[in-house]
Amino acid sequence: MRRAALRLCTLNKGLLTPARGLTQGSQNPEKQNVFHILEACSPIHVNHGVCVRDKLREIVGASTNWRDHVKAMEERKLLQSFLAKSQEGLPPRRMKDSYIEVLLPLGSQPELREKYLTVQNTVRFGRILEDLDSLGVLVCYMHTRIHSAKMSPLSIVTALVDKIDLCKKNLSPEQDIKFSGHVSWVGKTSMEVKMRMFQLHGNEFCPVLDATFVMVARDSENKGPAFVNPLIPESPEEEELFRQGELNKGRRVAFSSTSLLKMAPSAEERTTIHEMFLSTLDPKTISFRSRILPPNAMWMENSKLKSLEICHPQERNIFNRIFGGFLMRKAYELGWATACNFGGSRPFVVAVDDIMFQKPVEVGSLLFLSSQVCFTQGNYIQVRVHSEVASLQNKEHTTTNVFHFTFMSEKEVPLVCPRTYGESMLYLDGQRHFNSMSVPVNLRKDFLVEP
Ligand SMILES: CCCCCCCCCC(=O)SCCNC(=O)CCNC(=O)[C@H](O)C(C)(C)COP(=O)(O)OP(=O)(O)OC[C@H]1O[C@@H](n2cnc3c(N)ncnc32)[C@H](O)[C@@H]1OP(=O)(O)O
Repeated sequence: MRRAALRLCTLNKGLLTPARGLTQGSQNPEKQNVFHILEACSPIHVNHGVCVRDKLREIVGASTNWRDHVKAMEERKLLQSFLAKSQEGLPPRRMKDSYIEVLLPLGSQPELREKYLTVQNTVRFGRILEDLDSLGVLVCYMHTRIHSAKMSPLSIVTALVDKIDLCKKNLSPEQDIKFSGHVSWVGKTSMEVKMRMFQLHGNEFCPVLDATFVMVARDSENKGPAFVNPLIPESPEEEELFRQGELNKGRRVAFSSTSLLKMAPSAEERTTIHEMFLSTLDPKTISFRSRILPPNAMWMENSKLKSLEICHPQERNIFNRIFGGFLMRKAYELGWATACNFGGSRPFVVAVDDIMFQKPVEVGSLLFLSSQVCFTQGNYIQVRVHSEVASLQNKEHTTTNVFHFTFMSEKEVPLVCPRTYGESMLYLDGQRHFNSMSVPVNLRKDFLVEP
């Protein structure tokens, strides 16, 4: 493991610091051993947030200037011959082969802090989403690397942010942050990546969040699928992680096959919607059409916020499409503003789940983001952000992503009331996402993670 970490680190031009143990303060005993084995690894240093991205550009031979991007992609075509014809033709890898740590030295580099800072002196969660996305891709390149080749023939893209759960810890912009990640499951062309984030608290790095992403390998030109190396679990803990990855795949299939876009709501859900509908009928009239808001409630349509982004070349990823992390940051920040506007106080993000990257976003697209509160309970606000693109030439809109964020407000929030059948489905979908949150956290003063 140390060998793998050092090889990676030598490419980082000596920006190394001594390792600090990751098991300290670890909250998940199942994962502890995996991280324990690997704790001696030295982290990559992030210098002004570019180091992981520089490494990725180097691995795929991406251009640093937009004017060279066509030439860089032409050169990548030559790598096509390095692609495996079958998965069996690729050497198996261990979880520790892909394990990496990255240090974000917010504490020791004040100039880096500006990029991560909110006005309330906390860390911008949108920036963390970007870092997780880049790290997840780098982890997959570690899993699939060909030792004899300088560049990878694979184009690895983010397909899904399965889950991000935040622990009860505040994020200070004045303390170093450390990320770690490794591949935890593979299919034929897809890889599940588990990542964790820690923040220095006194002398120890304490866990802040756990994330699970799914990345998909594509050919050199990002036009078709490509095989990835098999993964061999080496200990009972790793076998459990692998088994969990298999279960996660099954759970995703089940969740999607019962989607409200395909199937009617359950009997219990239908009752919920009918009771909500009855609670909005005006008792003074005998009509299904005169609707009034119940006390302490808001119509769902009035919770909406929208924004538009022009997708400039600056926001491109290493494959000359728009960077998934950028899309997440923009969606998250709009979602946060929606929750803030709705709840009337500063909300804190608790969970992110099921962000599916359905279609790549082309450079030059117009990106339309539309955000609304779709479910509330107590202090919790479930926000859904829908993104669609249109090219400048073609006015047709295509959905690229749907984002789900769970926020917690400092005070109890109003009920959100669907008025139409479509909104009722959004409400139920929001409720399903809310119920899938694994660790509901209690509001604490030190639980501060903001845009
Ligand atoms: C400045 C920044 C520099 C640093 C950048 C770092 C790189 C950052 C990476 C990115 O930014 S990527 C940009 C965001 N992501 C995208 O634009 C992806 C858009 N979506 C797609 O291109 C396609 O939907 C995708 C390639 C993900 C899937 O295409 P298909 O639906 O045709 O896939 P297919 O049916 O062939 O399935 C291929 C594999 O993906 C799996 N898969 C597809 N969608 C999935 C999903 N939603 N969840 C889980 N797995 C999924 C599927 O199960 C299968 O796995 P196995 O081969 O292992 O069986």
